[in-house]
Amino acid sequence: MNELTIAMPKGRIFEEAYQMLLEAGFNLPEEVEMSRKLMIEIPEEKIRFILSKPMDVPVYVEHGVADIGIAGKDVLLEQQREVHELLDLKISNCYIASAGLPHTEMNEIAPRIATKYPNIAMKYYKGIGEQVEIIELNGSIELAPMIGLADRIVDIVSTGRTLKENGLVEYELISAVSSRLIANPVSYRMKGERIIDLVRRLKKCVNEQ
Ligand SMILES: Nc1ncnc2c1ncn2[C@@H]1O[C@H](COP(=O)(O)OP(=O)(O)OP(=O)(O)O)[C@@H](O)[C@H]1O
Ligand SMILES: O=P(O)(O)OC[C@H]1O[C@H](OP(=O)(O)OP(=O)(O)O)[C@H](O)[C@@H]1O
Repeated sequence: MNELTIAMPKGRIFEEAYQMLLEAGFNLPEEVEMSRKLMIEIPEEKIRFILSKPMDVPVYVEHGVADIGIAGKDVLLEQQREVHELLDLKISNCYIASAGLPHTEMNEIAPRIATKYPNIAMKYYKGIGEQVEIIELNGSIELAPMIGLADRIVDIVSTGRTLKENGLVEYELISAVSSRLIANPVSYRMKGERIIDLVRRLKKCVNEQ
């Protein structure tokens, strides 16, 4: 049996993704003690997990240092990497939307859009014929309209609480987001049997509603 290296995102997605692997019948420890360890070997299953920032999962998979990985659709849309998207796991569901202060028009000349997703935002506004200036931020995006840095933000919405608590309203829905199983194209060919088995087992655990 080939060894499989799986890039797992630390943070929000990890817990749900790991539970899915347990449910799919992989012989893994019931609880992963969250230490500072970034690589976890499971010799019984010939699986090795590498734990990375969510945005870096497709990088490891594209470079082939991980055979497969779990990444949010937001990250995949933003980065457009050479990876195969194998399965929608339908976990960590949320969406990307534009938002801003209520009852405000966008500045007519070069409206400013603050976001962690410059490519998604640029593509969206280009698609609706708006020429915008993108201001790239790494977090606390909702601050931008409040303090006059931007007309709109493009960001993840899950419960809507962050928008509400910062007095912002949603304008346009840009894309639904869930986590996806991705594979390196060469690994997919070389370790096809193992990867297809994993997909088949995970597919049974996807919550369809
Ligand atoms: N409310 C949410 N906010 C952000 N991401 C969410 C949310 N709900 C689900 N997700 C998914 O989780 C992923 C981000 O996970 P997480 O929040 O742990 O990382 P992060 O905070 O963006 O990254 P970093 O650790 O680099 O700051 C996103 O790519 C998205 O697919
Ligand atoms: O709709 P909600 O349930 O409120 O979730 C959405 C918020 O969660 C994320 O932020 P995160 O917690 O990752 O913080 P940061 O991006 O500001 O660092 C996202 O960027 C939104 O701000």
